[in-house]
Amino acid sequence: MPKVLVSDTIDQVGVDILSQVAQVDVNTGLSPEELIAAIPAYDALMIRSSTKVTQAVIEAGQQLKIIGRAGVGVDNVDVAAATRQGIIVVNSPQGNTIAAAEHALAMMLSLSRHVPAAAASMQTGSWDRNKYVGTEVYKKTLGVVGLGKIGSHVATAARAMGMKLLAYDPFISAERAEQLGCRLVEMDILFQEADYITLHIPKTPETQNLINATTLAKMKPTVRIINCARGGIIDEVALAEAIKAGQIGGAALDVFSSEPLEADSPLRALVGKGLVLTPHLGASTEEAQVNVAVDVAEQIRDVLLGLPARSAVNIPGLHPDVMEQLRPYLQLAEMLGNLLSQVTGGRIDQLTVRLQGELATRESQPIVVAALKGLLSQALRERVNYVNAAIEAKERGIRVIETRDEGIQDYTGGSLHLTAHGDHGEHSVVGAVVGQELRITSIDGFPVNVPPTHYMLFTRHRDMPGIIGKLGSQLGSFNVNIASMQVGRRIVRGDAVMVLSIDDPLPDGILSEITKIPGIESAYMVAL
Ligand SMILES: NC(=O)c1ccc[n+]([C@@H]2O[C@H](COP(=O)([O-])OP(=O)(O)OC[C@H]3O[C@@H](n4cnc5c(N)ncnc54)[C@H](O)[C@@H]3O)[C@@H](O)[C@H]2O)c1
Ligand SMILES: O=C(O)[C@H](O)COP(=O)(O)O
Repeated sequence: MPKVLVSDTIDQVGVDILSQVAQVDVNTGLSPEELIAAIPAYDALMIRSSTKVTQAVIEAGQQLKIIGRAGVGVDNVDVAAATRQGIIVVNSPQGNTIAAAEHALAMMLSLSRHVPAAAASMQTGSWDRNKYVGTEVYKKTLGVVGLGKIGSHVATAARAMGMKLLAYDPFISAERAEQLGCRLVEMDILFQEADYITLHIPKTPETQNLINATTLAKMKPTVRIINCARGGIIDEVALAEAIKAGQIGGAALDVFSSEPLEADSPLRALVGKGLVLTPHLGASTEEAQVNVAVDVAEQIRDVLLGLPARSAVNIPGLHPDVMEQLRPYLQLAEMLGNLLSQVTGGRIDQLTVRLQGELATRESQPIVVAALKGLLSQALRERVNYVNAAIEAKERGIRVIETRDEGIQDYTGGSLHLTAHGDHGEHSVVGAVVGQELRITSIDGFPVNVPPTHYMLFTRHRDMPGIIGKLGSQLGSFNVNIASMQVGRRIVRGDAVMVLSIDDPLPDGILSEITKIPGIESAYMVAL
């Protein structure tokens, strides 16, 4: 039974789903060293934002097939290292959208009406109605930085409260912004005109310290900034200075550049003095935690059962129905890639993938990846998979060319033509799916029609009388049993290929004996 480690607190419903197919160990609060020591035993890891899945953790996780992030942000996972190692990383892109958006709105209103400080003052017996006079958000301008899922929901709710909306997001259209009632503007305009600024962007090299001393200086002296996105998007030192100096109206932070926030962080001293802080609670609603736990546990379960994941961040997502239709063609592409690498032999520097007939109308990327997986499987064995095949090919300098030809109508459903160029020249294979069965339909331009089998013997020879008999006797003398045999030729008594399915691997020394048969130029075994 596979084993899953759950190293952050998730809803029990997620554990129950995982338990259908795996042994589940919930072990939260592990130190980095403890995680590295534990991870080799596990096939899957399920986390939230607390566990840091570093390169060292990934390298130690030699059995890992999938890392599931029960939430949105995967910045605590070294996704590049996971991809290199062929580990799928999945998340829950929408499970906590509403929770995070509502938290941002709660933070904005808390800031405006001093709710946290006023509530805390009640605990100390005071009744100070003058100290906590607030401001209304009605008719104020809200600048939304990042108009994705959370930003859009915040914009919709803020509009309903009568706010005017500006948005900055270089990746969305003005039409989409307009639909949400937002005026799409340049970032500097947003900084200059907004009364409230709310951040809903990922942390990337471009967004790191986006709010800093320079950008703070462009803002209104009354501006209030809300960050429920990611720590590190705001330069915390510059923010604290600006609040202390009265340069801005205040800020509300749910996320920090280092989490948990240090007990002696200078930010804590400003709580109640223009700063509202919460301990990364954006996704912490009962509803969101059920959503993300179900979403991610189901994906881990599916991957452990050999099924595709719906929200993988490091492989192209495909709708399950599309995946089901493509499945035989993925198997075909992988088989042909594997066959081609053995037909070609040696180093390959270029693979051309041609989708023919009806196949040319299908989604091509998974087919190309499957062909690469097959092509590299001789060299990398089980180390290559759908996640890392494209990267491994690139790192080996294999150029991939993809072409389509709808005009070739050779098989119902279409056919796949792979050509490799390498140290030993150019070779090609073609295949199709006939009924539900895979067929090899051409080798180096010679037409054949054979189902792939585990062990196959291929020859290049002159088409002439007696050659098949001699080869059969030779194999018989080495006790090799032939299951089927087929000759492919373009012209009578010209060059030809022979394809034999054999029951066992060829014994040592037999290939050199076969090539001594007059008319046989070359012979090689293929294991599929
Ligand atoms: N506090 C929490 O608990 C919590 C909960 C959920 C999500 N989050 C965080 O909220 C953020 C947004 O999540 P989402 O689900 O809305 O993501 P999303 O992908 O739907 O939206 C992000 C938006 O940011 C835009 N963007 C990217 N780079 C940008 C840039 N340099 N400038 C401006 N816009 C840019 C994108 O175009 C996109 O529209 C993420 O960082 C996520 O990790 C935090
Ligand atoms: O990116 C996210 O989904 C949020 O930051 C939530 O993080 P959490 O799962 O640790 O609450």
